[in-house]
Amino acid sequence: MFDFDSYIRLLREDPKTIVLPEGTDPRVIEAASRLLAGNFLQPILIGEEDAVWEAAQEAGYNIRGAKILTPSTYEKMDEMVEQFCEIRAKKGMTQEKAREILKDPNYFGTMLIKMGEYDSLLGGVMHSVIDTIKPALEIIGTKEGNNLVSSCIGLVRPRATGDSEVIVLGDCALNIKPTEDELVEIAHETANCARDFGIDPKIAFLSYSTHGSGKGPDVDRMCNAANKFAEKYPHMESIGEVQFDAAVSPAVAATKCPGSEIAGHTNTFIFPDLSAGNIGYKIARYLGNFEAFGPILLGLNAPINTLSRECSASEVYHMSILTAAMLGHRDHSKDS
Ligand SMILES: CC(C)(COP(=O)(O)OP(=O)(O)OC[C@H]1O[C@@H](n2cnc3c(N)ncnc32)[C@H](O)[C@@H]1OP(=O)(O)O)[C@@H](O)C(=O)NCCC(=O)NCCS
Ligand SMILES: CC(=O)OP(=O)(O)O
Repeated sequence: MFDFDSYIRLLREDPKTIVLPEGTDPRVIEAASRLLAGNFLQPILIGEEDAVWEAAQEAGYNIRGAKILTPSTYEKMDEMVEQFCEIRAKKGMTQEKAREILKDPNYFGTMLIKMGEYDSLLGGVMHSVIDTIKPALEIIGTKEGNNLVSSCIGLVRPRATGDSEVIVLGDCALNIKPTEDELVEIAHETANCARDFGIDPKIAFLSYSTHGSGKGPDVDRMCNAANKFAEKYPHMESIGEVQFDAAVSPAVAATKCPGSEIAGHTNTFIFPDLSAGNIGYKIARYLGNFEAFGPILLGLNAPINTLSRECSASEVYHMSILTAAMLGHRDHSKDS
């Protein structure tokens, strides 16, 4: 089950750094203050130095010990501009344009990761997901063996028994209408992330149809994706296309897909498109009393994540740790 303390233990054994590009946001400051007090993950705050200290004072949090970086005074800016121009040469990047773009804390922060100055990055607190994701796509790109970057959300809530209920949902933030093959990749990556959350993934390819009960191109797309996935990963437990009720309720599953061992018991949900995924996770978060971790970027070649602008300081704190520990220390040999 989801064991947050294990991530903190990992970071104590092998300390990491995390870049927080929105250094003046009070939630980022609160999270940074907690990280500094814990002494296991060094936050790097981006912003004008005076503005960050002022924001910390206003928010009432002690961030002594935090490193603050400002694009306009960064000592390695010439080197950064050079590297950024090389990376974006195919798009005709000039030094002048690069200097302008790198004033943006998300581009600046992402380049710090690319240059190997720091280990991980978490954004999306003040900026939209697109603002955080675009620099990552343009500068970092897809990791070897993957065809696309996608995302998932981990949702966690306490159970009466004292442990946590964990479900993982993909893609809720990035790919607007994934193809069948993209859905297969999203499901595979989301399932690997579910393992990182400590659950044994049981994957449902969601639809408004269960095994042909409904018709339409979106039903066909989910059905074909589910079949392709099952063929490619026969050792992984999956079902689809399936409606959400049959995916999570054993009683409904008994009627809608009798004979399936995992229907009614799935915990890793693959949505047909971004509208469904984004709306779905927010319904769970706001009406289902879940804490949200993510969007966690999947298939990206560096530990960079984003949040929703309505995240809490606690989510910034927890996601900082997850980003640095879970992705930064991930044992990819467990991926299957
Ligand atoms: C993410 C998103 C902005 C990318 O849009 P896009 O129009 O493809 O962007 P661009 O064409 O400018 O692509 C930028 C780069 O990212 C790459 N890219 C885009 N999507 C990618 C993906 N899913 N995986 C890997 N690379 C991707 C492109 O190939 C391009 O690379 P290049 O510039 O080196 O050639 C777009 O998919 C989007 O708007 N998604 C919805 C995000 C959203 O609104 N979320 C809701 C709230 S969470
Ligand atoms: C993930 C997401 O929906 O982000 P935001 O709420 O910032 O749009």
